[in-house]
Amino acid sequence: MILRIIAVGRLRESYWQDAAADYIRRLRPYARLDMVEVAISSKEAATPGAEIRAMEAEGAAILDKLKRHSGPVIVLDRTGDALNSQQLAERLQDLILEGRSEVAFIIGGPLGLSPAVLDRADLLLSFSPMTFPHQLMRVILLEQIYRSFRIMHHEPYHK
Ligand SMILES: C[S@@+](CC[C@H](N)C(=O)[O-])C[C@H]1O[C@@H](n2cnc3c(N)ncnc32)[C@H](O)[C@@H]1O
Repeated sequence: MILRIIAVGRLRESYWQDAAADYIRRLRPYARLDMVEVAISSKEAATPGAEIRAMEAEGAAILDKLKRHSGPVIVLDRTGDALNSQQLAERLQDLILEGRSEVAFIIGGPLGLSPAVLDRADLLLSFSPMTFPHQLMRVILLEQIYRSFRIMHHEPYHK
């Protein structure tokens, strides 16, 4: 399966890079990971609507990356559906059994995601009602995907 993570912004600090690299390495036996980064849009200083225009530009760039994607799209959003780890593993397992070969996960940047991206979602996935910074969210997502594959393969992992 190809796991495509489309994220706004990059991992700037080395500790986030190290944490992400560790889960990407651990995922290697289970799936191919395609990490796609979209640049954070610079907003014109303090002009009315600047943040909305910047968020829409990021959204358009995300949708452009999805043109080459043929599977379901899971958008990370604080207000979405909450799944436990077992349920996420079951969703991914179901996609594999249905013969779906690609799944995309979308993570917004500091401005969040545009309505156009939220509308494109097959599933809005919440990790809690709290807001996490985008770099940490990427690491949490990688860990939960790794956990899902360990669950699917009935392999031991931390409880
Ligand atoms: C810093 S947050 C964006 C904050 C923005 N003000 C908003 O309310 O959407 C960056 C991205 O991380 C993801 N994210 C943050 N917290 C989340 C949560 N609890 N569940 C799911 N995704 C989350 C979302 O994709 C979000 O667009």
